[in-house]
Amino acid sequence: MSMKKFSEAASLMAQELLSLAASRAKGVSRFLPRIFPTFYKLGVRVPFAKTPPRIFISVGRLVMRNRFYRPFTTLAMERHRFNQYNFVAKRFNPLIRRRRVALFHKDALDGIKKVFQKNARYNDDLNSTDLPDQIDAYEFGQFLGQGCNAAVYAARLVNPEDSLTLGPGFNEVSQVIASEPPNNRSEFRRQAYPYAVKLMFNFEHDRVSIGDNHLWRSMGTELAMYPKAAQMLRGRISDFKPLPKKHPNVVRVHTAFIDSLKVMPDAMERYPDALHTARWYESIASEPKTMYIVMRRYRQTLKDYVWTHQRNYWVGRVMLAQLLEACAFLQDHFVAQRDMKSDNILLQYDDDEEIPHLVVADFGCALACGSWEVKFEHQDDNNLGGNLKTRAPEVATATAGPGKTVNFKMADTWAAGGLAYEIFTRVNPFYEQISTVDYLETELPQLPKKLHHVAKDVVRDLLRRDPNQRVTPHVAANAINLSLFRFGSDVQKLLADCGLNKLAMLQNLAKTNGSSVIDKLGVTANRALDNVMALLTAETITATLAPQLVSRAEKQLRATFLSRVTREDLWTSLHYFFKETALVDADSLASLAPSNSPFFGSDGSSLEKNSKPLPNILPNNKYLPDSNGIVHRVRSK
Ligand SMILES: Nc1ncnc2c1ncn2[C@@H]1O[C@H](COP(=O)(O)OP(=O)(O)OP(=O)(O)O)[C@@H](O)[C@H]1O
Repeated sequence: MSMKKFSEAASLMAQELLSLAASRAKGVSRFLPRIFPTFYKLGVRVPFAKTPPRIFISVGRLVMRNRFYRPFTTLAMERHRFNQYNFVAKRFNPLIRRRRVALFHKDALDGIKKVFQKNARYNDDLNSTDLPDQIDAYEFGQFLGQGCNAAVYAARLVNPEDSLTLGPGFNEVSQVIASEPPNNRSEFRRQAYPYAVKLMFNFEHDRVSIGDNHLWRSMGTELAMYPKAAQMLRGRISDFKPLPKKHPNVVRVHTAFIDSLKVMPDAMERYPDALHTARWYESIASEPKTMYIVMRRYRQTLKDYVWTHQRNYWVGRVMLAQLLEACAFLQDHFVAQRDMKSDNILLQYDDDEEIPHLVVADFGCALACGSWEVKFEHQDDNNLGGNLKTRAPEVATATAGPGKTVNFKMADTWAAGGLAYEIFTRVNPFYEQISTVDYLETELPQLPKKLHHVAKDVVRDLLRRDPNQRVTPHVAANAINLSLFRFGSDVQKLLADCGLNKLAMLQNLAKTNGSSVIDKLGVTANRALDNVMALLTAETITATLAPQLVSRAEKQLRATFLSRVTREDLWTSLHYFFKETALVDADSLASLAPSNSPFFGSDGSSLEKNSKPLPNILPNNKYLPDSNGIVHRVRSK
């Protein structure tokens, strides 16, 4: 059966799965027998225990009468059948014929987006927790970190019943998904203090008369990532437009409030000037106050992680894609974080081998006023955001003058390029080696040879000096997400087999002439794209059945990507796979097979010898180049 037919069959099956997921029915196992043939023909073995089929069948017969177990029985028997017999292509034809009309009359991509936007199984963002707004309701644990504006402490509720969880909370979802209980002591400590409270430094304890309003005004912009801040700060800060909703890759804020200053035992030692006891005050408010932000607690910063953890290129790409998803979301809502450094990227993971869930944090320098333009009339204006070394070239080289403005639309996207270097090589070249003010694109250091070619090209395009030539975070995130597709052995070949290579190249050529081939080819072209997206969806949905193979972070990433993606951006991102010159080389394919990838240090060499490789969803496949340099999958015996 041709690849086209397979992808059509997979589309149909994905549709079945989608409608099932949408109706929140229990489990997808009933549909697995129908999706198996497609997986089988594409060479994907569903990873179940290597129990002899006869046992499966006897157990199957035994429990067949019990309706509760019926789906699992069918699953086991179907697995056996499809591994034993050769199926004829015709078997799928009636199914394809019957459903083709129905499927393609609907907008398949729209259906996919709806499922991933609305289903709590893939999106724990739909859940929220209401926490109290008084400092006395919290008990504090260890000190987590400190910057110029705040100190952050681990915290828990004095009375856990104060927390009102709406829908299944993060921890409940995590526990269902986690195959093993947390096994290290720090994890137990983290669970004991699940929140992080940011205590903002108030350096104006003598401004008695103005009251809480002054604090909200001077510290409120810290809440640019908190959707409820729009209401809290209405009438207090003009033109303040925080993010309108939560996002999995933006730090999760539970609540924020102003209350009496809590003097922590280590406060005098760590931040004496932020206390009301600082020597320069002649008079102070009778009750010194400050703002508190209660957040979900994360485990580590990206800066610490890259120096303390082994990771392979696959993990690196999943982290970069999450970062780009955050940038795309911020850009969609006119918010620029403006201080994208690795201390401000937080990671959550339960055990050391798990791929971390990544969030962008610290919105203290954020621009959130519904516009990208900032006035820059005097050189000493202090409104261009965070760290000088992580400013995009268009910001770093801006000159002040009457009526002059700086545009921040692509600033975070550029900074993500520098962070990508930190993820893949540990070193951000803009800290030491080159300057954001005058670097040449040709001076950018080489990325590791074994990194997937799409990731290399994306990072190069993120760091374009001209913001108009820079790749948008949406397209960059699409390209990395597509490169993480596990179906088949080689994603580029799969996309080509589905007919996307010629279409993508035609589209790219036509774009330079200002026309769109895709518009002309219309339904045919988009059907090919929908087929690929349906395969990706099917793979994502079935991944729920194998949580040990696809990490929580990766599953969440897929859901974020599938709920955001648009056809136009997808076509543009295919350019990374099908440039006339782009050939798949064995090195870049090596990173598709995590079990073969060495753990790498800054030079791509092995960091730790005893590190356990990531599981591969295609454990029986190897990738070997032929004499033309084209890589084929070879099934090991
Ligand atoms: N939700 C969290 N979970 C765990 N640790 C956190 C959390 N938020 C912040 N931290 C830790 O606290 C440190 C300081 O936090 P943050 O960067 O928000 O402070 P800041 O004063 O605004 O910093 P800056 O000087 O960069 O403006 C972080 O680098 C991180 O180590």
